[in-house]
Amino acid sequence: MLRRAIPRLKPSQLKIQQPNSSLRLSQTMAHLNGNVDGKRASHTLSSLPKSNVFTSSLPTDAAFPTPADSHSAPRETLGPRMIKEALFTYVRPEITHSPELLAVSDRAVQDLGLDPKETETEEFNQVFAGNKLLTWDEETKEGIYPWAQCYGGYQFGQWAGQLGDGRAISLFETTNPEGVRYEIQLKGAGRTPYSRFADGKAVLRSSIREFVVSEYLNAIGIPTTRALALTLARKSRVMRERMEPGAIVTRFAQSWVRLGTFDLPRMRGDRATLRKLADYTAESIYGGWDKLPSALTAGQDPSTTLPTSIPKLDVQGPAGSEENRYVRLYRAIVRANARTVAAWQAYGFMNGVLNTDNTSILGLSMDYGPFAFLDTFDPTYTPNHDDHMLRYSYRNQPTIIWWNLVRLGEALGELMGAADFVDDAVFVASGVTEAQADGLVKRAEGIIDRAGDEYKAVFMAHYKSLMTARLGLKQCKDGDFEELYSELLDFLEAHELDFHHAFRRLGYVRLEELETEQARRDVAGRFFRSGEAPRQEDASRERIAKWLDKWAARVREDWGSAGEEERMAAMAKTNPKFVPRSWVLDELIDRVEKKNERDVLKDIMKMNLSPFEEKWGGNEGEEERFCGDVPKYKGMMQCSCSS
Ligand SMILES: Nc1ncnc2c1ncn2[C@@H]1O[C@H](COP(=O)(O)OP(=O)(O)OP(=O)(O)O)[C@@H](O)[C@H]1O
Repeated sequence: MLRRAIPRLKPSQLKIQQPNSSLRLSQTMAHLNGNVDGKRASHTLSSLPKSNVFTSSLPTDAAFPTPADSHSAPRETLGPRMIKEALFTYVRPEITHSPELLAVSDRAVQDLGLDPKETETEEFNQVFAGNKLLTWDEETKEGIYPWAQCYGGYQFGQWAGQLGDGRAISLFETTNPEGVRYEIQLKGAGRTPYSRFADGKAVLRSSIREFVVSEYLNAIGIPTTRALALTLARKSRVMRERMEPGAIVTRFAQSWVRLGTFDLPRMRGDRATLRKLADYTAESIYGGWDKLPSALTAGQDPSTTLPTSIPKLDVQGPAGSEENRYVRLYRAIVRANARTVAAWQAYGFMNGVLNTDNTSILGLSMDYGPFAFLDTFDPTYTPNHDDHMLRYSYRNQPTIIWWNLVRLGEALGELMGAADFVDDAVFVASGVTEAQADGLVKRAEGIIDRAGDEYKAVFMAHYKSLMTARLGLKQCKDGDFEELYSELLDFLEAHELDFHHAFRRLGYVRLEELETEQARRDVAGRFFRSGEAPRQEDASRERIAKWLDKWAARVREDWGSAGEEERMAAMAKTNPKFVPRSWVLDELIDRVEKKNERDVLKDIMKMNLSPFEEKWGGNEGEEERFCGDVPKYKGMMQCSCSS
């Protein structure tokens, strides 16, 4: 196995700077609000299509080779141990007494193709509390049995060994009317063989946070794992820093495979499983080898959309840097992650624990622990209370995701470096020979190097296109990046201004309001907290007024004088009014957990699923408060990892 042969790129070699190049706006945000029109198949729980492609494609835990073995095994024998050559174990959720369905995401119901009436049934409550298996016949011991995935991971830069779903159990996969297959799982439904010495539970506090943010990121167009339902385990008290109520989140994703899933067979030296996993990822997650992006041609801009439909066995590129299908798979994963991290940066989102076990093979945002949105713009901010080195700070996210992707490059290095002998019988059976080793390593190093350039280019292109849209421009011209984008962030930072309000409020500004210096200084006052705008002669107002002047000139260039309404409408659809900030989530948690309120969850979910709206038809005062200034001393809070 190629373990030590490929040197690691230093994250410092990849600091994402803000370069000068200009890029045309090629994409606008694909907002998902209300994009599902009328005629959709609407399934009951039992008519929902169900499958188990994951478990039928990948090696299972040898101790429980079939679902029936696991079903009849005493629970203790399933529990924590090191597993060899397996990527999952069959295990069912524990029984949850008196579950209370607290909330359902209407958007998720729609996206799964489920009839909304189903969510009102007791069956829905029981299935997503883990009490009833829809797909398993208890008598014949046949059907789809739930499973927990096994993966490993680098945590805080160190190899952490075998991890796995310690508190997540997948129930089944379902394919929606658009043909998208999702793996549905419960988080917090009890122990699995991967729980190690923990309890398999999740507390209400962290479950509310995950439920809300998954659906929010999806609503603003950022790839993410999703959440269908939030269930309170009324009888369960879970010990963290204190005793807390337990809960279950029903979540779903096109795949739960993480970069850490690849780390594990690599570290075990298990070549066969690694290859199976790569094949599964290409064929079943990415939809087939022919869906993967081709090799870059010499001089091609790596950020452009690359052709696909390359036949599986084709090896592309010049001698010495040949690219086989595993390189195309790596490229797809690298590009997907570059786009997602660009979106995080553009929208001020931080995951807080970007370990390889929390980095998705599909570039989905995932694992919502100590995440947060920026309140004010401070690039050194980390939402993770335990992250003393600022490893997972806002400004470090692009670098850390690349660091994680280099680990994936090392895991795939042997398959990628094998170029056209990747399918030779000897190589498949026993790996690289002495004679092949040098060439293979050199090729793999080159591939990872070039992937790094591609990562940077895709990241920058997507980041710029999102920022261009957020500023209400149609394209990013020479000089815009420094004079508009960077200068905006600089003054937001210097004056501790609200990151999200800045974009939303800019969208309300009419160009006719910016015609004189005096008028621009007036408008500059809107960027400050209410009642805290500095005096007219203050230098901070002058700086913002200057920026507004430049911005107005660029808007006129892009839209002409007649495009004002259109530009404002576009900005309102790009810059959310509602953001589930830490203080909002804290208040929500407090009211649900301590004050037993329920409607507040529904009210916030309305805002959460349609965050670009102006009003949501609830209590207007409360809606405005949740979208307004961060209360004093509640900004830029940090969270611990305990969940
Ligand atoms: N209470 C718990 N019981 C069992 N295992 C746990 C518990 N908390 C965390 N783990 C396991 O520890 C590892 C790291 O935890 P982390 O908080 O990153 O993940 P998670 O939030 O549990 O899971 P996911 O990434 O699926 O959202 C994971 O393997 C996770 O399953």
